[in-house]
Amino acid sequence: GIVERVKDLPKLSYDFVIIGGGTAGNVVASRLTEDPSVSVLVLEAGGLNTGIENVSIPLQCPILTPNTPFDWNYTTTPQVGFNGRSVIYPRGHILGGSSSVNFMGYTRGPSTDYDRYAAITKDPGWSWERLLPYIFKNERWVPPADHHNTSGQFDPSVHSTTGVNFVSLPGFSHPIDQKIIQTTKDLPEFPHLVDINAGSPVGIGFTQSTIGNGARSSSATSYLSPQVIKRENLFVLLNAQVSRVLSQGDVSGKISFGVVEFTDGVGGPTKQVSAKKEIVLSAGSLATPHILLNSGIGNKTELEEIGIKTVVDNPSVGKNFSDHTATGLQWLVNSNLTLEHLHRDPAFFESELEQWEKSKTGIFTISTFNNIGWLRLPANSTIFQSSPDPSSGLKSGHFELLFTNGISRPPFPATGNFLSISVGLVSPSSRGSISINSTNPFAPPLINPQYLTTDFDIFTVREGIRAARRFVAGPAWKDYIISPVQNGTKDDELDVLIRGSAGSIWHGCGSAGMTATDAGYGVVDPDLRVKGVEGLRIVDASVLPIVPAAHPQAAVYAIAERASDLIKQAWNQK
Ligand SMILES: Cc1cc2nc3c(=O)[nH]c(=O)nc-3n(C[C@H](O)[C@H](O)[C@H](O)COP(=O)(O)OP(=O)(O)OC[C@H]3O[C@@H](n4cnc5c(N)ncnc54)[C@H](O)[C@@H]3O)c2cc1C
Repeated sequence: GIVERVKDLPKLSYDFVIIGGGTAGNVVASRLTEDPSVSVLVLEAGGLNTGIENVSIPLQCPILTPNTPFDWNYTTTPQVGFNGRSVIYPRGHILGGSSSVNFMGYTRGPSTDYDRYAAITKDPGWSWERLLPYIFKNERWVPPADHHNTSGQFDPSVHSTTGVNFVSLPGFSHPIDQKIIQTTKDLPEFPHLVDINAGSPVGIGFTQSTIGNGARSSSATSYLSPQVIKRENLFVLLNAQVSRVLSQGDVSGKISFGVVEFTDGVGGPTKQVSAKKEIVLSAGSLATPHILLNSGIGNKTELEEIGIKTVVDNPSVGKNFSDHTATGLQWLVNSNLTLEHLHRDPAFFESELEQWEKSKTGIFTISTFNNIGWLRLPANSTIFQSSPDPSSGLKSGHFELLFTNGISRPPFPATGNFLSISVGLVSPSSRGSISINSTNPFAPPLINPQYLTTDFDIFTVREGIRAARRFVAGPAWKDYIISPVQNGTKDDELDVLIRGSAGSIWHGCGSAGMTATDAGYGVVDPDLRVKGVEGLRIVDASVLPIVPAAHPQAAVYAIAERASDLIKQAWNQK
């Protein structure tokens, strides 16, 4: 069951205590409680995901964050690569975590990204081939909301119809969709991808999203379905913000963790629960290292400077954070059928909303991008004379183009209709960190992704912008594009645009990275156990040692499925 106060819990000791009812945490909670003899408590800082219509309506995703109760409302530290600007860093503060507020793109990324995880951990279990069964355990492929003929828009052989999270093609088409696909036929530089999730995503194709029956499918709607949540061995405590994990001394020479400290209600007094078997940290790539540092697990010198007693000296905690930036480009277009229309005409908005409420069809059933693609820099690019290629190989993009039929996030301009292409940097070489500067565990962490601090990263964004401009110069856009909003073509002009306007797309990973058992760095071993301690495992985006060259929720779901099996095996459970 789901409860809001500690007094409503039946007990204060469980086999497993999961910190964070987010994307990964709910997978683990659902899988572990398949065995009725195992008890699980999930501690989630946010509130319920149900009863909030905009959480369910796909096209309303841009207004769920920032500055809402469903968001942790973080900002980064001033970013040198962004001319000293701090930028917003949304994270879901709600059951389902970021899967309840994200933009629902379902992109597995290149197979070679997973093969690289297998190499880093020396565990073939993390390879693409060995993870595919877990990807399939997660995915439930369903028809799009409009039930259009989808043949040629995906490859059924790489999908599963028996998993848990709905995945579908866009259930409403925009006039630009056909222009985009036509351009992949007209311009050989931009190959057509029949299926973006076949493991080799270089090219442009139709977006696949965690949407089913016209509504958002999150880890809360899927893995915590009413059938799961009524299990007598599963409890979810909402409004419970974890401050620290506490050790109870040594077990066979290792420090053992089995107690979790958290608030009883928002801002309430701290209480403790214990885990008889394991604590599973699934608080995400910002909060997981934050909780570890608060608990004295981190770089000894840095913890001492703040005045936190070191329990475990692990200098890798919070380091190695890798993330994606995006630079938005717009063009003024010769059309009324863009998203601007929806935001300027309240009657149209209301009638579409009513249609969604009645039949779960229409424009509200889709996210903000029906087409997406990844591209590589040419192999003879000058940057490779001085910088190694940070991507996992020829199947991986260096940058992403994400197409929106208008402007999707407020503020909306008063006049004009637009085409937007967001240029994402998906194989960055910059690395940043998550750290703390306070002994108050409820103070926010310092988020310093160090965006665009390498020559490779700024070079690649410039080339991504040039590629986007070549794309809309294709014949399909003649008579459609009126003029670009951003001008400037020289490197220094593009740098002013990029450093002055780029933001994050909030895909951060690696802040508690997995490495080989004998690696000498890294936070968790290949079974996701925190190195050098007993009783503590991490299952969330923070263990992915390098951000995938794709939007990461598909990878997070897959690793959480495998992690659940690793935990079951470790404890001989069904
Ligand atoms: C606005 C936005 C749009 C995005 N769009 C996409 C997209 O289209 N496609 C895609 O693939 N990815 C997208 N992402 C990224 C993706 O959603 C995340 O990478 C992924 O969901 C992370 O999963 P996680 O389990 O690591 O963390 P989360 O899902 O964030 O879960 C962490 C959970 O822990 C809880 N928590 C944190 N701290 C504490 C604490 N101290 N005590 C108790 N509970 C705590 C949080 O409230 C949350 O519920 C987006 C992210 C955002 C924010």
